[in-house]
Amino acid sequence: MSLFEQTAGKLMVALDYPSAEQARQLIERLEGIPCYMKVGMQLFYSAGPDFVKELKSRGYSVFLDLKMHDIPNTVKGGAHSITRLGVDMFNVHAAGGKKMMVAAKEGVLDALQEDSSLTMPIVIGVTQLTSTNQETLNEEIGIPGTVEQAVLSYASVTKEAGLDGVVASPLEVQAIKGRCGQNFVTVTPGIRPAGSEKGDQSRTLTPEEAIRQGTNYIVVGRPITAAPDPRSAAEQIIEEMKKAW
Ligand SMILES: O=c1ccn([C@@H]2O[C@H](COP(=O)(O)O)[C@@H](O)[C@H]2O)c(=O)[nH]1
Repeated sequence: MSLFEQTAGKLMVALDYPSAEQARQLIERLEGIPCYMKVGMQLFYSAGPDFVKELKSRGYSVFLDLKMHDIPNTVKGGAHSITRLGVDMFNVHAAGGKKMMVAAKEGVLDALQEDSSLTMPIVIGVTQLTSTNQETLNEEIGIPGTVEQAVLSYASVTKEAGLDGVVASPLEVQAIKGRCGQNFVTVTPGIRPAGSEKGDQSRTLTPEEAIRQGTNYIVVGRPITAAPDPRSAAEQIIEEMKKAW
């Protein structure tokens, strides 16, 4: 089975909480729902590696979303430590460039060589954050061109560096797959079920629309975590995803 087939159309729940205890409460409510757990900065900086290990021991697939962006040697060390946690996926900022991303992969390979019980994580590059739009890119940051062009440049350098895929909005999935191939993994936040609050997200699609674009993973945070009944919100999202399969 190809990487695309193994990963197509999966749900990742963003555990954006200030403490392990609050994250555990959501996890209990989602018991049995097929999803990855995404640990981002807020939870990792408070609950640390132990919480990641706890998720793994409970049998969850884990995406550690720390978006590393530093000099190659530092990122290599970070990737080495992250791989030792046994996560299934982690990311770096594609804006750090090819050498930095190659170094991340080296850190992974070193860890695997030291401990053969570890499995190879999927390593992806963050392109243009889904909270940003055309105005942010051109007027605030001063980068010319369209958001899609920027995303495709980041995706291309990520692929050249030998990583497995990218984080982007679901709006760019088809262009990314067209440029980098079907097997190049897309992880897409910026998911908003019809009628839900966009909040700080700019480039959004519904779960069904995102799956129709051919994305591998959708990332959903507040539409589940801030819902009055998170379990029912997650179930509805999965039902919506199924319509597109
Ligand atoms: O471009 C990006 C990269 C990462 N994220 C992360 O995804 C979730 C989205 O949460 P929502 O509550 O559904 O908006 C969050 O953890 C972000 O850090 C992203 O949104 N965009």
